[in-house]
Amino acid sequence: MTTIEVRGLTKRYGSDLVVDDLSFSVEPGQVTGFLGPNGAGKSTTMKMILGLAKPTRGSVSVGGRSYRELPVPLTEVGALLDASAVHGARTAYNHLLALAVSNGLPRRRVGEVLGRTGLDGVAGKRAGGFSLGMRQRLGIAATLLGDPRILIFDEPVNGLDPEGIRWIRDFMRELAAEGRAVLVSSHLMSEMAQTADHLVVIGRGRLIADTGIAELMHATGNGTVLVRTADPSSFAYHLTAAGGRVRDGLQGALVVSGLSGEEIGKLAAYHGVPLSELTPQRASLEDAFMELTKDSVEYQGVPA
Ligand SMILES: Nc1ncnc2c1ncn2[C@@H]1O[C@H](COP(=O)(O)OP(=O)(O)OP(=O)(O)O)[C@@H](O)[C@H]1O
Repeated sequence: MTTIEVRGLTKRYGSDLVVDDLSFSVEPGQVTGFLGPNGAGKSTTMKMILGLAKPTRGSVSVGGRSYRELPVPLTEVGALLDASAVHGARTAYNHLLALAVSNGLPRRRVGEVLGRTGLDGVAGKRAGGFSLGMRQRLGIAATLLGDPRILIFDEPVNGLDPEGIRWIRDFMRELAAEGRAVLVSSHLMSEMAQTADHLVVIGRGRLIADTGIAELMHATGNGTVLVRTADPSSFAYHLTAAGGRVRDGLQGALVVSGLSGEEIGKLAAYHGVPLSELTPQRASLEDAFMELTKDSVEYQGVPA
């Protein structure tokens, strides 16, 4: 099934190249995390997918066509870019009803999406008085009005409390489990690690990685081994002689790369060195993300 196809997408604002020859696809039945540091070009890419910004070059198709060619876009793709964009004076019900009617969608969908997002109890309340979490739910309810196969959310958990974050995370997973394609942006790898199946990582408008979460862990996770012993400096000598690279860790630990835990254990036994700890480290996804994007963050801290 065709979902979102981004091909050679490029956007310039004046002399700024904001999106640079970006290509990726979003598959059905999974959550695709669209990840990059602030200013990487995520929102601009999403706007181009939705026909809200014109590409300088390249193309995007949604459900096999460009967004502007979709007869009833809301039935193909639902998008939440900015949850504050609700008419505060309207009730939640009337906000959704206005959207449904203006898009030619049946009125019954309003009750259905209110139920789905747990807003039935506040349907008659003015959206202006809603908390951020409820506004997000209302925004998500609106994306579901046309029962679309494709959903796009721009930083949906920004500013939410842990319960709100949890609800959105579970909801995205549910939508994907129903076979929908879910594209969700974030600048937080830790968030994506718990939500996404697949990651598209960009930095300075360019594609840095297009990978499954599991593959990314595998590619970047098997790095170092943490070793503790009573006499670290002499064991460091043996480790280096055996081809390992050693750096000092916290509290006298050695951080070893280039040798497996098993090799280090054998080396310790051979030299009669008692070890109090031997722990293979898995780099966290956050580390992997920092590593991937370190050349592309806009403002880097300068070491003192
Ligand atoms: N309409 C515009 N005119 C000029 N520059 C723009 C415009 N929209 C975005 N930009 C610039 O494009 C770059 C990418 O912005 P964009 O909002 O797409 O990034 P982002 O990855 O979504 O970041 P954030 O997480 O901070 O929203 C930024 O440097 C931004 O200032």
